[in-house]
Amino acid sequence: MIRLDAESLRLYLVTDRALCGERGVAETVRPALAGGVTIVQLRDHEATTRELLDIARELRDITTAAGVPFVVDDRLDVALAVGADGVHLGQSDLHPVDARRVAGTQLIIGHSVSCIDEIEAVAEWPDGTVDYLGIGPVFATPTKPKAAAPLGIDGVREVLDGCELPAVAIGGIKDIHVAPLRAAGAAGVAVVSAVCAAPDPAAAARALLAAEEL
Ligand SMILES: Cc1ncc(COP(=O)(O)OP(=O)(O)O)c(N)n1
Ligand SMILES: Cc1ncsc1CCOP(=O)(O)O
Ligand SMILES: [Mg+2]
Repeated sequence: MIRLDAESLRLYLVTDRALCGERGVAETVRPALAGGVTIVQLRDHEATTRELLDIARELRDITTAAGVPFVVDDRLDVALAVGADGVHLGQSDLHPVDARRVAGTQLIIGHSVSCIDEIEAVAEWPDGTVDYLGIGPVFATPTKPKAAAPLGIDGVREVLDGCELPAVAIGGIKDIHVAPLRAAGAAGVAVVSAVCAAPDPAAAARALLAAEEL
């Protein structure tokens, strides 16, 4: 099982089967990893559980070969079944405290926050419940139309002020947002369409990493 380290959150790829198109999820993730993606999440709200297990096993093998952590969105059962490195849990998913109880200390647990109240709640939980935060949406995005109100970059700075957990910013993120978001306190950025819908996922990943320096 791969643990999270300081570099793992720099460029977080969240998959979307529809946006990957005919290329497919695995053949999007493979070049994205070659381009420098540092962590991969399988997110598919349309798949049946059996379909999810199949693609999760494929991505687990691809990410293990690349030496980067593999996380499953929402589904602790699927994450444990396939030997994923982590699970990402939102505000209406299995509670992270319960997930930690079931999963033990080794599994990476990520949690979504979109406001100060939600980040303050995390601080009340036992130490080690959550390994990282996903903060957003930064901008409104068609990839998740029913998301909370967009924070903007200033909102990300305010919510992360004083937060000791590493956080990735998510929602409508393009190259030009990477450096300002890191300056606002994010350890990295999480993207769906910027890589999944790109004609060349490797080039898209390289451009997002290069944008850290802009
Ligand atoms: C890295 C990361 N951050 C936030 C989310 C959003 O999770 P959630 O709030 O559970 O919403 P869904 O993705 O399930 O629609 C995420 N998946 N990854
Ligand atoms: C899963 C998720 N959570 C908040 S916004 C979002 C979708 C981000 O997608 P994109 O990078 O295409 O805007
Ligand atoms: Mg969720």
